Amino acid sequence: MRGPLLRVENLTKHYPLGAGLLKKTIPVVRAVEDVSFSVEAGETLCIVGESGCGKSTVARLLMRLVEPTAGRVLIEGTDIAGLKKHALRGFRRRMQMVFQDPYSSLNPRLTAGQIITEPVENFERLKRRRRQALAADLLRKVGLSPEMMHRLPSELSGGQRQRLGIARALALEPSLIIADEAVSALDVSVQAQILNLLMNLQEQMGIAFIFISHDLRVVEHIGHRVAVMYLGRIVELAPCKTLFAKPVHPYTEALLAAAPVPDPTRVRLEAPVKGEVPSPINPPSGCAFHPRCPLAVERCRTEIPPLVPMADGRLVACHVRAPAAEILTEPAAAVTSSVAHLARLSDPAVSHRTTEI
Ligand SMILES: Nc1ncnc2c1ncn2[C@@H]1O[C@H](COP(=O)(O)OP(=O)(O)OP(=O)(O)O)[C@@H](O)[C@H]1O
Repeated sequence: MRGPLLRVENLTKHYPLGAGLLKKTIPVVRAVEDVSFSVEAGETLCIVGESGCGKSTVARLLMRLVEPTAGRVLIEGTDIAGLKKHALRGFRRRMQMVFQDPYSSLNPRLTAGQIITEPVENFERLKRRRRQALAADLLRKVGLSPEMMHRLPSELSGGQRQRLGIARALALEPSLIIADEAVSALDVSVQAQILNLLMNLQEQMGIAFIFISHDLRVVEHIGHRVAVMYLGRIVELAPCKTLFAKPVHPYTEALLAAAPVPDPTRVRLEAPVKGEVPSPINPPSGCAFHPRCPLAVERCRTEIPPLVPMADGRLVACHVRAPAAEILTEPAAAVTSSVAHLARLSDPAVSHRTTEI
């Protein structure tokens, strides 16, 4: 049997921060640390976490826009690091990317038709008639009129530009699309249209998505599974339904508690995890979340918790919660205490640290 479409093993990226001549050790930004996951054909894996937790770096590593410090990326079992230029091009066309800002990621001097057929023309020269037929077909697929092929990006709305970005990503018939904050810049109603478009395309074409977002409402709507990142590491990875029904990692709890919800009666925190993330240049020892975690025990300060499977199939990296299956059945007290603790941290009167690079 064939393995997963994509397998990521122990992926790590440290960005060196330059070096003075006399310095022996170069400080590094630990953007991504020991990240492993897989994506099956036709599924949507969402990656969530606060700004700076390493989501986009994971995307860039998958696309080989940056080289990993360590770890492997395997597509259908083949390690892309070992591929020569020609073979790599072939594998690359199977993974395409849709970016957050559809304006700056589209060449403003090219027409919509040229923009979406360009990826194919990087591989083969198209005759005019074929190019136009391809452009018309791709525009229809994303719900735009074929007449739009003659327009410039500046003549399109934000939502239309994002559809164009998706059409461009579809041109090479990829098996996987990485969407990095692909709807964040759009109005809520347009967001819903684009999300529905992606889900329809997935159903029709069997495309897998890695959907990167900080917006949990969007993730709940579109995802099959979700990986929660904190300071470069995955702290919880679970089917969406399981995670949203009952988060296990204290950080996931805090994220969910902070997310805006349509139900005004649900108690929620203002922004319990905002502005508090430690620096990835000098992250805390042990579990990086321990300085903010109400459940932290001595072991959390010294030992990095591995991602371990729980009884319900999710993976959690937490010394306190992950090994103790029985806690899963009675989480209420711990949930309340961690939420209350994070609420205190988010109070500006209490909060005393905002670390940025
Ligand atoms: N080229 C670079 N050189 C040095 N540090 C970098 C570089 N690119 C990213 N970083 C740092 O790596 C960490 C992870 O950044 P990344 O962009 O992957 O996070 P993110 O979760 O996608 O954030 P956002 O949601 O704001 O895009 C951050 O601390 C960031 O400042």
